[in-house]
Amino acid sequence: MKILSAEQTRAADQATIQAANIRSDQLMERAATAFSEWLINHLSQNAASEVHLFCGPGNNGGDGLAVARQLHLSGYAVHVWLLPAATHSPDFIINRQRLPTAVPCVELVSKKFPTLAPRSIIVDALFGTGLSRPLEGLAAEVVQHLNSSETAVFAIDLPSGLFADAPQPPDSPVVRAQHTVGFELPKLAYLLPQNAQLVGTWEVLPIGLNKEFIHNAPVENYFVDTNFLVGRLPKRPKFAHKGTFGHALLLAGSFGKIGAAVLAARACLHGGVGLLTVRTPAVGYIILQTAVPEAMALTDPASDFITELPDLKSYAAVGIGPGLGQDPATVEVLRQLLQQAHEASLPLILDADALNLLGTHRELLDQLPPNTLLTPHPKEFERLTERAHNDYHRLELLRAFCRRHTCYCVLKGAYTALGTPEGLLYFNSTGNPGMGTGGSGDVLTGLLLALRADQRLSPLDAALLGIFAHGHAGDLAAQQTGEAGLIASDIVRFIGPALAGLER
Ligand SMILES: NC(=O)C1=CN([C@@H]2O[C@H](COP(=O)(O)OP(=O)(O)OC[C@H]3O[C@@H](n4cnc5c(N)ncnc54)[C@H](O)[C@@H]3O)[C@@H](O)[C@H]2O)[C@@H](O)CC1
Ligand SMILES: Nc1ncnc2c1ncn2[C@@H]1O[C@H](COP(=O)(O)OP(=O)(O)O)[C@@H](O)[C@H]1O
Ligand SMILES: [K+]
Repeated sequence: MKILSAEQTRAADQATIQAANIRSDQLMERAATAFSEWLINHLSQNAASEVHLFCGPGNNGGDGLAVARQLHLSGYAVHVWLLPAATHSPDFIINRQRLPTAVPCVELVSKKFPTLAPRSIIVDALFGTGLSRPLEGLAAEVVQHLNSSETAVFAIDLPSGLFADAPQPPDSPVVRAQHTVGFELPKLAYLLPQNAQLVGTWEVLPIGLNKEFIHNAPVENYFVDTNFLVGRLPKRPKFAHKGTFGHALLLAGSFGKIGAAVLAARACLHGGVGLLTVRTPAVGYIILQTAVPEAMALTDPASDFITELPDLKSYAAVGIGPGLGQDPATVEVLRQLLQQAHEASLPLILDADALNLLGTHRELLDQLPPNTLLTPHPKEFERLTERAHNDYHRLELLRAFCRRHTCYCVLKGAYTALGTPEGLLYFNSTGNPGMGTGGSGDVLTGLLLALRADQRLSPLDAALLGIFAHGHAGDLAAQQTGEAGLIASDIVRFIGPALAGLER
């Protein structure tokens, strides 16, 4: 799915009104109906005594008024509270007139805000994508009042006060919603950790926005769900053999961290690689051969760290980093790897300590072969770039980093963001907090290595499929183990089922 800017969202509404030959209040009715049905469905599990709708002067408030009417007609006890304003949008006015007189509708007055009965709920329809500046005055007071009440808040489109795609000045008033329900496409604001307490859980409901407009809209950000990826993973041909899927080389592990190599190796095998060779220090030999008999061991002469780069000529892709350590000899291995991979156009994946080494030897960043895939978590990314002021700034650093180094970079987190050499960002939709456990990242590296070794996939598709399948495998695992009980090996067990769901 594309992620539109606030401006593009307005244009999409206009394009829909024209193409479908409907009035704007009819589109608003669709949005309100979608929201009301969602809310009624949600409330049937948690009975509410009263629904209080707080409506602003624009179309977000218009949505709120239409929802108030629909809920009233469905038998709910509804109260409407209006934010006073000099002017109102035309569709607000239409829906104000359509509100049945039986629905109490009162203008908010400073310091005389309603106290809400227990078990009532709030619908926040003060402001949506039309917010032009941080809230102040009465609107800010109302937001503070809503946030200080114990009542659950359901936001229409956006928690009021939050911009759709830009950061707030620190401490500006924003509604803290338990749930945010948007229309058609997700907003960038939904995806950032700094907004998690404001947006709550979120979902988007289809309202039939014009497909052609969305298809043609130039965007920098995408949200990757199953539909986005289905068909991108080719099935294994009948007469395929292990050579068809590539021979991968993994350089991983150091004394005390051979487990990282084991996890990445297992993930690579479950990811469908044809052949896997693993370079560990000598201390890893027995461990690896015992734990992962499917992989070939090519041990380093040194006991505790990798000190020599093996001959690269038989490999389709190379991954380096999990549990690698940062021995000075390993830096030289990384330096040679970058150089030789560049000359041979060999796909590379860099993770963990390989990234930390890049951070301490920044000159190596300019040696990255084009299309190299890096997989930092935010701390590792900071070591490669600079400290970000906020989550939006971090995304801009990610875009700039990928452009500058012509690389793909996976910024890991709840909505992992993949940056591309063109400066596009793809946000992943799968995964769960159970995956915040040691070794999850090693599993991702192994899986990505398998997909990069498969010559049938583009670098972009390999990365998108790997990130998505990794999160999906974590979700499938969590269904069995629960989130707290999930360990990295559980993710590995479900890589197969996760990939099978994506096959063409
Ligand atoms: N036909 C459409 O355009 C549709 C719009 N939809 C709804 O419309 C919303 C967008 O509506 P609008 O563009 O009218 O915008 P909003 O309703 O979000 O807000 C715009 C109004 O708020 C005022 N305003 C903006 N920032 C302010 C601030 N800081 N303090 C005080 N007043 C401020 C503006 O002057 C304007 O009156 C969406 O979020 C969505 O809820 C949906 O109904 C779908 C269809
Ligand atoms: N809350 C979460 N929701 C979804 N995925 C998560 C969450 N927390 C962690 N993950 C995923 O787990 C992996 C953790 O990687 P990383 O931090 O490198 O762990 P490690 O270094 O222990 O292997 C990443 O792919 C990340 O996206
Ligand atoms: K809102």
